[in-house]
Amino acid sequence: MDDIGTYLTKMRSTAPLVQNITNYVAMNIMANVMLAAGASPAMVHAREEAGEFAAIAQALSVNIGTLDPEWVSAMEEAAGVMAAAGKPWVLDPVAIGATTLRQDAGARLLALKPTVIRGNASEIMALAGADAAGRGADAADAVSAAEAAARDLAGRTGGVAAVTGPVDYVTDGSEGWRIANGAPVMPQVTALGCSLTGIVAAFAVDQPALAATVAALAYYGLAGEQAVGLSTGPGSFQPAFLDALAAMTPETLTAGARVTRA
Ligand SMILES: Nc1ncnc2c1ncn2[C@@H]1O[C@H](COP(=O)(O)OP(=O)(O)O)[C@@H](O)[C@H]1O
Ligand SMILES: Cc1ncsc1CCOP(=O)(O)O
Ligand SMILES: [Mg+2]
Repeated sequence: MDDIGTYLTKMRSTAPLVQNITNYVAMNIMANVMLAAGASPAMVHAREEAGEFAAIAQALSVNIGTLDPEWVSAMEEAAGVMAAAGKPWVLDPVAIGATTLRQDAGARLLALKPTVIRGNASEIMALAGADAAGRGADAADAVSAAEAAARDLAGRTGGVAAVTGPVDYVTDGSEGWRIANGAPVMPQVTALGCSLTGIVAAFAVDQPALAATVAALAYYGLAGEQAVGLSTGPGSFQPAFLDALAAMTPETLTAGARVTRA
């Protein structure tokens, strides 16, 4: 992977307008994370306007965390607009193994071929149709157990699949990368995975999806590591993490990224 910091520079110089059809839990922290990073988030999910907004957005994230059948139509319409315009969109299959509504929505969205799919190990396995231990929003499977599912999903969509956890795994179906940045406290703060999905969407604007995803994950994980040193637990971690995302320089990211070929 070439100079990781350049992907952060490019994202900030673009300050991309990213539409997020996300869950109620994530909306506030996700917008703050994206603003701290240098992107321009907008949470727009009504069926009457989701497609219209997608026409002006530079990227889209779709998250099934607090799903409603009306929202699924909005998601499909917005994703269709992005795909037709050649703009990136990222799917976050929150708790997809839990219910039929989520599984059906996931299958419909998968058919629209997301540019990137980002989920934890249990979610990536369930979306691919593999038997996952975890059914809620938290992972109960190891990243290594989800690598084959990630390659399968990337192969089916022609896009990128990212499995996050202690060491993240990113693949386009043939090439694979591991990102060892991150902090164990991160899954103890709700919606940090959802927020990361928005960051991936922002990085994917005008940048190759595989490298942009790897860079976004390294950036996020490294900011998490830095925030640990400035906090004493999940509560104080959250504001320290926003500060670290904003303060990160491309040079620090390049030096601190722990990215290896899988
Ligand atoms: N045990 C861990 N150690 C270090 N980083 C982690 C750990 N678990 C998750 N992360 C990081 O937390 C972020 C959110 O990922 P994750 O918790 O897998 O998503 P989700 O919240 O969707 O389950 C990612 O940057 C990931 O690398
Ligand atoms: C707890 C919860 N319930 C429905 S959506 C959601 C947030 C999940 O966020 P993340 O996957 O980023 O931990
Ligand atoms: Mg999640």
